[in-house]
Amino acid sequence: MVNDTEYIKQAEATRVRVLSEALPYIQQFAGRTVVVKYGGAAMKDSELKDTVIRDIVFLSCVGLRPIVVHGGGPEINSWLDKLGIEAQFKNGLRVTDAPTMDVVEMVLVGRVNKEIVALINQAGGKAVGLCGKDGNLIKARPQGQEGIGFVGDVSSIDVTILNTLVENGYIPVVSSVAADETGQSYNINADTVAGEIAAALNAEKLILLTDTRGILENYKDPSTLIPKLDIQEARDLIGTGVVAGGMIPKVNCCVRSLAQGVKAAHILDGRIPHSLLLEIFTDVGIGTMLVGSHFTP
Ligand SMILES: Nc1ncnc2c1ncn2[C@@H]1O[C@H](COP(=O)(O)OP(=O)(O)O)[C@@H](O)[C@H]1O
Ligand SMILES: CC(=O)N[C@@H](CCC(=O)OP(=O)(O)O)C(=O)O
Repeated sequence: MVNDTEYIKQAEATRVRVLSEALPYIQQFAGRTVVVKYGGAAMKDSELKDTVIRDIVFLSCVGLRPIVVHGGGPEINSWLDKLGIEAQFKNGLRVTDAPTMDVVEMVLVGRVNKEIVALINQAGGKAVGLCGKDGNLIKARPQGQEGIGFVGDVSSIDVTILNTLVENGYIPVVSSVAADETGQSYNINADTVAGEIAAALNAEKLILLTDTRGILENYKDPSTLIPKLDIQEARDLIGTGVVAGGMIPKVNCCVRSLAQGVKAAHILDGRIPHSLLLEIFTDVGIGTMLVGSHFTP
């Protein structure tokens, strides 16, 4: 049986250890940009949503510069369903005809974006919602697959509006809709947008929150998490088929951003409460970290 003094000592030791462990990371990352892609399962559960939002506000409060890029695939599906429009996908991308494009834009830019903005503001942050059209942030071009409609790729990025906001203490929240030169709207995969923004800002980190632990040797077995790998190892995992399905575009987008100078890309389980803080501010980490060959620990 532990006496009271011992108990208090132990409890303090644990709390202080966690805080104290965070200090070198806070110092290392102060002033640095972290692009967080938020979507999928972590967005469906409202309690989890609150912890993700609090973590983002935490990052901002301790001096990092978070930029949020959000998805919302499941919410688009549910509105398409209500409107009697069938959701269709080709190689993981939503087939986007004109009526679907309208719904994607209304749901992502109107509903999901503003909800995240409001939640961040309620949690004490200062968020501003944008899509690719605002401040000419993203110019889109057709992705080019036959029969996929208004699915876009990032043609160019102008980060002026993001820098203006971040320098004034705002947290930009970006939805993945952008226009081409003619003003035509395009639906871009949110992971792709996050990767391109991270690269354009030369970010410290690109963090993709998803619904799996990270990259797994065997995707059915969570105990096979690969904690760290470099660009070549990541490419090999795609080549050998270990990385498959929806994980392929995620890994490709991490690899592309690393090749363009982002220091580290992380694939994390958004279902684990506070996975963002655990990955950034503790020695152990919690998901998969991908690094470029230039990385020195
Ligand atoms: N090696 C792997 N490690 C982890 N997940 C993998 C792997 N290979 C394929 N996957 C699949 O990729 C999925 C994640 O992609 P996706 O469902 O598109 O995520 P999101 O909806 O968050 O964008 C996982 O749920 C898993 O089924
Ligand atoms: C072209 C394309 O597929 N766009 C995605 C954009 C949203 C997204 O990426 O949402 P998640 O991250 O939640 O999947 C879509 O329409 O679903």
